[in-house]
Amino acid sequence: MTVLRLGTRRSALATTQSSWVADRLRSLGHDVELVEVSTQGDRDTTTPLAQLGGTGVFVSALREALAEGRVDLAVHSLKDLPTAPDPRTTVAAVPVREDARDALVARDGLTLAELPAGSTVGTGSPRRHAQLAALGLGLEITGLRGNVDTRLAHVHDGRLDAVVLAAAGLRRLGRADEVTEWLDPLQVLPAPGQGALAVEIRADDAVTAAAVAPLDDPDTRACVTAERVVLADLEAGCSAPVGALAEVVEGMDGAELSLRAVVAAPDGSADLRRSLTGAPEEAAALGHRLARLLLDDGAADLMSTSTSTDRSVTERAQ
Ligand SMILES: NCc1[nH]cc(CCC(=O)O)c1CC(=O)O
Repeated sequence: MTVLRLGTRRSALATTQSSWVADRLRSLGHDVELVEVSTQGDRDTTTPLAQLGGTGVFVSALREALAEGRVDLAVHSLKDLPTAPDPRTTVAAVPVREDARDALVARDGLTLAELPAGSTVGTGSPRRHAQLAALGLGLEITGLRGNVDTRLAHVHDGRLDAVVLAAAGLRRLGRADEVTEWLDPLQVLPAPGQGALAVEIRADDAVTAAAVAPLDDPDTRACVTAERVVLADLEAGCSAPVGALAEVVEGMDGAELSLRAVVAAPDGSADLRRSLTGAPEEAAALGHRLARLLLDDGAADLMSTSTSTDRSVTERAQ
């Protein structure tokens, strides 16, 4: 029997996600071998991600390995996949989604509302930064990079009062017990695709396509399709202050797709939230309509508002 070579990054989260997919393929009767692929985003953990070219840096090395035939499949956090398709590859399966929300890990079991004004909250994500600032709680939001372990350590050793991370990553790594608040999407909307995985293969590889097809979850695929269309239409990358979440809900005439999105000024001084409901089969059309609504109401101007950090960098440079 042929062995499916699954390319994975070395981080704890990447290997956990890859092993989860490998185990599901094995339970379907396939032989799977994990092949480690190193990416620039893993080697350089100090440069801000935006400067490295966004979370796409995690993806490109895996795509090269696929295109060159060194591996047959790669498992990505879907939210890290650039919205522009790569003609050499295809997303052959989107498995059932983990918790899509963001989560707060704060000192002393505190929630957002309980953190005193001036508390330091670490996040490297402009989307989280903008939405946390927009809550108006007087939190001091500071940049932070590194793997999940490194980020949690900042709270446990007292360098920060709190950090915000993806609930999915914490659950997958068995660290959900450290969460002090699951952030309600009414307050903080997750990144488009957050909590979902993408199983990517070579576009012309029918054998691997057939092997991974049973892993696809149509509801999750509809949700992430709608969310990513919003992101793409706003011409925003993974580092933009854009959140989106779609959910399949039971409506009066069967399943409905409920989609909401937020666009925020990078400093959180203003934000714009809109939502729509439609048919799951028309996920992409729903995403286009919601993006149109946001753009008509000024989304492009909001996103390009300069931030206080931008200003302080310029001042220092002068
Ligand atoms: N940006 C890095 C990244 N990419 C995927 C996840 C978590 C898993 C997921 O969102 O599916 C994380 C960590 C985080 O945002 O806390």
